[in-house]
Amino acid sequence: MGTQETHHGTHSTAPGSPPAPAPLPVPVTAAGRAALDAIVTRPSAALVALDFDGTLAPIVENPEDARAHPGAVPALAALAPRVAAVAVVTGRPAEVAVRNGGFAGVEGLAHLAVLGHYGAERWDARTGALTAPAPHPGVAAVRAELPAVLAAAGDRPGIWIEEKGGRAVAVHTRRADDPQAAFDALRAPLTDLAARHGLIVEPGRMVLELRPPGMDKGVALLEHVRETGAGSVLYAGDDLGDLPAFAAVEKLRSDGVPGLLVCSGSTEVGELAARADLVVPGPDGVVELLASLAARMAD
Ligand SMILES: O=P(O)(O)OC[C@H]1O[C@H](O[C@H]2O[C@H](CO)[C@@H](O)[C@H](O)[C@H]2O)[C@H](O)[C@@H](O)[C@@H]1O
Repeated sequence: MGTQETHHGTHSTAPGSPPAPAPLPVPVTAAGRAALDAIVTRPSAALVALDFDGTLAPIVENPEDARAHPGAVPALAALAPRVAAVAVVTGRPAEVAVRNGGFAGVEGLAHLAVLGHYGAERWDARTGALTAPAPHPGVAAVRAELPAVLAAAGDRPGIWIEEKGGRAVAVHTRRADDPQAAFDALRAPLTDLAARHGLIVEPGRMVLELRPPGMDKGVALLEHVRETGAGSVLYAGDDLGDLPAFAAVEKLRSDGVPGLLVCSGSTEVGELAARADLVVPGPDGVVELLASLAARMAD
């Protein structure tokens, strides 16, 4: 295949000209190398699907401050017209990802789909329409009981509750004195609270989200592959919530559909890196990969 090993970073050209895109990296697995080859040789069949936080947007202390990497939208807009479909698959409400990502009204992204709340919601760039299920009644019940449960668990300073449009609620520990200890202490009581109201706990990077069952990023990705008729897939993620999407790509591969698993490298989620074909250095590396793909497809 025509890919080249690369060291991520600046790629010099003649003085005054824009930096050349980095050469494509080489996946560490044979399945990954075959998938990358399929994607670059037949881009019109490829679905490129990416997680938002930690993949397209750098991790920050306050989730409300998370924004797409400055190179993410330009790279996606360069890539999208060359492939079958581009999707953002996120635990965020779709409209939050669209706003914080700056995905609306972008030339080149007319066919972007944002699959929010782990695929329960969907926003289409072409129409601007948002589809969402009715809120699960357990979310309001959990929200009402949450202060008492947090108090019983010790009310640690720095714990922050993210309201997710009435469709889920997330308890963040990143700003606690000891984020991992706070996460560990809250996991059992929040799992119990969720279960009493028909919800599940979705653990993530210093966050425990209480949300309705029945949907995950793997189900969402497989539905999108079916809908778009994609013949190859690239999926990039950084967190535990991306594991079902990784499993979906592995399933597609066993059915003969080439799939490339990309981990937006983090020290917090080693399991994802261990299962990936390619680990890139966070959103910087994801953006570099997207830009390199777009450049290669333009050749
Ligand atoms: O599926 P994703 O797009 O990756 O969303 C997963 C969760 O991401 C957000 O939390 C994470 O990012 C925050 C901002 O960088 C960070 O402060 C937090 O520690 C991370 O867990 C978001 O706040 C959650 O609602 C998403 O479910």
